[in-house]
Amino acid sequence: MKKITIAIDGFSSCGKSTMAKALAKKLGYVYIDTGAMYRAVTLFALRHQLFNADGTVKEKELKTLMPDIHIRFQLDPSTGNPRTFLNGECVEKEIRGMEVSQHVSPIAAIPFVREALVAQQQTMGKEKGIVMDGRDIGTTVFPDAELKIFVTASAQVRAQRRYDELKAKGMPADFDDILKNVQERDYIDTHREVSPLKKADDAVELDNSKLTIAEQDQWLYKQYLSHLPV
Ligand SMILES: Nc1ncnc2c1ncn2[C@@H]1O[C@H](COP(=O)(O)OP(=O)(O)O)[C@@H](O)[C@H]1O
Ligand SMILES: Nc1ccn([C@@H]2O[C@H](COP(=O)(O)OP(=O)(O)O)[C@@H](O)[C@H]2O)c(=O)n1
Repeated sequence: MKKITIAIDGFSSCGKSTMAKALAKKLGYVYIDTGAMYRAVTLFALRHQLFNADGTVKEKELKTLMPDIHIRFQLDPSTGNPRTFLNGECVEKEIRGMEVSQHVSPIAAIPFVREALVAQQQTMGKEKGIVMDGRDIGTTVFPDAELKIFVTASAQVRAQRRYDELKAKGMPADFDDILKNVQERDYIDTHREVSPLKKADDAVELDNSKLTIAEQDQWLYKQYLSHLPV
């Protein structure tokens, strides 16, 4: 079967990585969570005190340190899911917490950060057989992807999903903080100058507010089958 490129974009916490991961497993494709890469750069910036008190980024310093940031993914043999490594350290848990969520969108709006990460993502996907999720995969990273999905759900539903997830992992979570963060990130992600979050003209839109995970997996698999090249 000819391998294709699958791009899954959309708003924060709507289930992109859940559906992308499941499809990649089913097809034997590589799965790449590009949000984890922006989160890893953010964790690095937090650890190196590269944020000003007003939340803006010390861009000059970050630019100098960018060559020192090495991100890779490695499969966790017990779950089969990828874990994110920053300079050799597994940071999967640290990058999912609220502190990183609250600082990631300004980092992701910086042109030189996007340039570096997009180049790495394009290299990761050059053999096809990849499912990649993020904000700009169908518009910028792989504009020629055979299948593009754009996922939406109401902010309330998304915040509830993220709240339930953090609670289940035993991590601190406050619903109102999460809702505010989801809304703030949506705003910054859709309004930034470089590669703002927007539906690619040829993407298929899915509002999964009322779908179960099993239903959305089925829907996505059908989309895959109907987008295979003849
Ligand atoms: N259709 C769904 N119904 C309920 N919960 C969902 C659904 N899809 C995903 N989730 C849950 O929502 C949370 C956020 O999903 P995730 O895939 O991490 O979103 P994203 O990658 O878009 O940020 C996860 O805990 C996931 O298990
Ligand atoms: N391709 C991407 C992926 C993420 N991002 C940024 O990284 C942040 C975190 O992405 P994520 O996918 O982990 O976010 P969640 O949807 O999991 O909350 C987003 O809010 C964006 O600011 C981006 O700009 N471009």
